[in-house]
Amino acid sequence: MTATPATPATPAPTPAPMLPSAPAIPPLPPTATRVLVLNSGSSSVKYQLLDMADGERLAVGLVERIGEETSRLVHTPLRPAHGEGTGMKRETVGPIADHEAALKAVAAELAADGLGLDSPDLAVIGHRVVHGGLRFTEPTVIDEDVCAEIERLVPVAPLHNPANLLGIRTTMAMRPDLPQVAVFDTAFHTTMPEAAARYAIDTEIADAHRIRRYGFHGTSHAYVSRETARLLGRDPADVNVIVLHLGNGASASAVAGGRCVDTSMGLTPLEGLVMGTRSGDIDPAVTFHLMRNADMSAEDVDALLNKKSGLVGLCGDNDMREIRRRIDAGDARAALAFDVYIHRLRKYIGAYYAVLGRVDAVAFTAGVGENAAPVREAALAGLTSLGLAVDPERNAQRSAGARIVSPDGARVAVAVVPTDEELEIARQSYALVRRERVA
Ligand SMILES: Nc1ncnc2c1ncn2[C@@H]1O[C@H](COP(=O)(O)OP(=O)(O)O)[C@@H](O)[C@H]1O
Ligand SMILES: CC(=O)OP(=O)(O)O
Ligand SMILES: [Mg+2]
Repeated sequence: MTATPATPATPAPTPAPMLPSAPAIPPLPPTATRVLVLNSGSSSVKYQLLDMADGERLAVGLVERIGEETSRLVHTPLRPAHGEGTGMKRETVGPIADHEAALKAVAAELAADGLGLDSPDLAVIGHRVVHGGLRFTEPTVIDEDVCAEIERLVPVAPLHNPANLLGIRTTMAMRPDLPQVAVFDTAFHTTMPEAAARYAIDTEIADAHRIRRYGFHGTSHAYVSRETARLLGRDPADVNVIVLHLGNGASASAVAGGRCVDTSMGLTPLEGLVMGTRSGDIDPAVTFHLMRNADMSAEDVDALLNKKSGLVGLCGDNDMREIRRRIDAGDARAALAFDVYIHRLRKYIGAYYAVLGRVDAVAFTAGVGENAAPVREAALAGLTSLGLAVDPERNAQRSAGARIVSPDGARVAVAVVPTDEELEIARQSYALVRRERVA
């Protein structure tokens, strides 16, 4: 499989010089205004097809449980070419072996709506890539060299980069002529000061192995911090925000005037908060202890900390809805898992309060942050001396869209701000191929 377009029948006069990581972007017809965004996770793909001429979504969907017998594809056309089935969810359950099969199934759903990948209206495919290391600090047009670097970073994002790469290779094979752009989770965090990014280990070893704190979920932290400022009616450059991205993976960030100054994930997406299946912060000596005393290999401990820890390790469930249901039924293990999760979250809120000095808003986002009122309430309970509180009624309301849940007149606004990594990736990818800057 190759990333370069097929050789034209008549050779072009003199090819423009190309940098390895910045291949020439072919001119786009003005009618090509659509962007397909793929957010490939370890066992899922979220996708959106958007028209950047009006910012509208044409179709959205999700493939989950990839690799299992009960994979599920849910596809919703919002503006199909033939006007049939608008807003009607289509659900298919059955085995989807890997990300290649998943993307082929997605392409077939889009084609059924007259929105196929062969459309000349498609300007670019934008991919979420979790780890970009030190090299990728901006959205980047993908070529073989970029793919090789994403592959090189697999050991530091083992759950994510392989899936991202398979997604990229699959759509490149489908549309080798179309620019494909990678938008990196790590990019927003490259503004972190050295004091926050450095681990306190031997500098030569750290530098030789590029060991430092990179941070992840950056597209979400960037989008949510900006949307929070907008919700407050203020310029992002004047606002300090603590963003709590609480999904299956979870991370906190301290954003000062639109720039990230600290974040909870590190070299890999394992550090920081308690997550669905990941431990977050842990004494590194736990690793050696298990290797020396519990007959576990490095791979065993890696799998333990990434896949069998966090909420699932503590109580057997990683879905916050199920944990709340069990707590309501009097389950002590679920209650302890919730308490450990909240305790860690509160520590980070306190830490980032100190890092920022002045906090204008705390923003909750992603699946848990947007939906779990008890998590927001418990995370901020008893912090009125810091100007932090939730209004119980506002917090309990279930409504879509960004909203304030703190009481009127609170010193620090507490906000629920739905993240939209796909929209942000679409904007950045489209801006790159149109050679515009994101507004
Ligand atoms: N109504 C809800 N109440 C509590 N938790 C929820 C609710 N809806 C979703 N979640 C949580 O959100 C998580 C998924 O969040 P999401 O941001 O989609 O994660 P990811 O992108 O990492 O897959 C689920 O594991 C579940 O715990
Ligand atoms: C980086 C990361 O943890 O991503 P996700 O939450 O999608 O697993
Ligand atoms: Mg996510």
